[in-house]
Amino acid sequence: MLNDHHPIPVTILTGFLGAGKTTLLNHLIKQNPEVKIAILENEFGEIGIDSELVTSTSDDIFELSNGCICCSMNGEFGEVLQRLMQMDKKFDHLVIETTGIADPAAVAAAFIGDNLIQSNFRLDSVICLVDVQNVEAMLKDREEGSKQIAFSDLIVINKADTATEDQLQSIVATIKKVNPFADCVQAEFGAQTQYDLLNLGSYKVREVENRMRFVAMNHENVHNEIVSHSFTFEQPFDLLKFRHWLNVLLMIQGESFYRVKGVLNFEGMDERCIVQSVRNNAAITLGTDWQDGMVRTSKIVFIGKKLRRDIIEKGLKNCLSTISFI
Ligand SMILES: Nc1nc2c(ncn2[C@@H]2O[C@H](COP(=O)(O)OP(=O)(O)OP(=O)(O)O)[C@@H](O)[C@H]2O)c(=O)[nH]1
Repeated sequence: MLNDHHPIPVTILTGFLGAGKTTLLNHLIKQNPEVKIAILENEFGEIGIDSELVTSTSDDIFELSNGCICCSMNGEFGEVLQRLMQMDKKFDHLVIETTGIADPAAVAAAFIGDNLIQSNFRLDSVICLVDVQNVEAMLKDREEGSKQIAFSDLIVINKADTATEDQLQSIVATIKKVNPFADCVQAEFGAQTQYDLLNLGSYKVREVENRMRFVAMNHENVHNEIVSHSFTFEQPFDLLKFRHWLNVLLMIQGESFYRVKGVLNFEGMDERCIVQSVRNNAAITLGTDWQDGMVRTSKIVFIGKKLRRDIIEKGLKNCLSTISFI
């Protein structure tokens, strides 16, 4: 077995064709010689070549050659993870490089929804690389590319050497419209010094709580068809009503909701509750305690395609607690 006690952290590396994913991966390997990294490469097409481009001294590279990871979620991908779990060889981190046209949410969903996988692996973050030269055009024309940005936790703006400072700033502003949660960092050939890419902890409760502090609230951002809506409420929510509403919403319209994140105050609970969704799955986990005397403001953000603010707002209001104390 892999590791008896601690689930192996997983980083999903996504980004459109040619953005520099393999280049960044090579940089990561060089930068972290002490970390034994297993790499799952996904090739679109019959002949895998990316694994030959990754300069690793070990043979910890596994390749999925049968099309796109997100199209084979229940097949080959699950089997490869099973094989990894059963291997004697120990490794410290799993990096999954998806094809340029994969939907990272589908890959992430395997780590959120499957109990067996969760006992062996912990999703650390989804990192998206963009190429400064074509990110704006890609956001206009390519839904897959827009989805990758909308879903990711960190956007690495690669090939910064080929852009001016003004161009870089305008790209950051555009990306923030598509995904207000994500941090952005500039990189050259995958190199940057601001973040420890293997330890972003983006799915940890504390990290979500922290990030929500910096997201502009009660806002609507629109970029082409991708919309993000954020809301705050002072009145507590009813846990049962909210869970039911969100589950039904995601079941019916999960394809349009790329990501939901929130820190909510539920009636009768001392802790903040962290809400995260990946595709049709929504998870509600306990966060830190609300401090005595502080205003318990709930914050929640929805990112997706053509999402209607009025409908979401109405749904949320219906989930507010009706208990009132005299
Ligand atoms: N100028 C410049 N070129 C870069 C940079 N990063 C990567 N490249 C080049 O961009 C090309 C594509 O890089 P890859 O790392 O293969 O990109 P990828 O995302 O893995 O590509 P696919 O596997 O086709 O999706 C290569 O020729 C790299 O040398 C950079 O920061 N600046």
